[in-house]
Amino acid sequence: MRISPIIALDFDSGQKTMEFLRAFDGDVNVKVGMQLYFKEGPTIIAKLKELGFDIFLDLKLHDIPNTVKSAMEVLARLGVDLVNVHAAGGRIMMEAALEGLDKGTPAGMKRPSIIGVTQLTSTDDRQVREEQLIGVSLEKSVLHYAKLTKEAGLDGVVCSVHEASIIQQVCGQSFLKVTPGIRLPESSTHDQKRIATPEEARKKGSTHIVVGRAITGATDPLAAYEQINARWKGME
Ligand SMILES: O=C(O)c1cc(=O)[nH]c(=O)n1[C@@H]1O[C@H](COP(=O)(O)O)[C@@H](O)[C@H]1O
Repeated sequence: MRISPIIALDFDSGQKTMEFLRAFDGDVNVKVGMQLYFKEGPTIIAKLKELGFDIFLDLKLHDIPNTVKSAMEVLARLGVDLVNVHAAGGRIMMEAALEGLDKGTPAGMKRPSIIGVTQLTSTDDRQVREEQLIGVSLEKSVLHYAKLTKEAGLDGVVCSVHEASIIQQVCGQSFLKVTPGIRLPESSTHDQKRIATPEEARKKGSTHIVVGRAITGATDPLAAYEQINARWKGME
């Protein structure tokens, strides 16, 4: 995937998505999540591919190993660039996901990269402690899932910017650190808990940033994208 920000296309229809993307050329990364994929299915992926976008298909699979393996085999045929699973599904599930992707990738095509979601960026310390009954800090839990994801052979993780540098130290520079929860200082946090600016993401070792509402909700989405891209790449 290009290193440019990944725009989260959290829209309720293909039509709205295409209208939004009219201002952008195919030289950007996009993320298709549950809402858009459940509405439009593989058709939306085919359209975005035709327009030249790099695609992160974010369905966050989490099920028994055999089910995840079979689902990944199907997703691999869509020709997307990046997919994900919940690391909480465990090492065997993640290995099965990788196996499914390898099996489903058409001959001569590149296997999609695959990353494990550690702790969602909408999760905070209290939730880890009181709802998940995890007896270590959120940061330790994220790092543990990152190591498990690496041991399972995956290409990286989804984490917040705040854990990116420790994951880089432990799992290496080339291990993907895809970080949502990106906000400009003046923007609303919405439902996110572990937020950070694009500059912090660059300094702390994120390899990719995912940005939704700060771009899709802006009055001028292209200008918002360009500003975030410049801050992320240190080009201001
Ligand atoms: O896997 C993801 O993309 C993801 C993981 C995570 O921990 N937090 C998170 O926000 N996301 C996704 O990243 C996007 C963030 O959107 P905004 O909060 O609008 O920037 C949404 O599409 C989320 O589904």
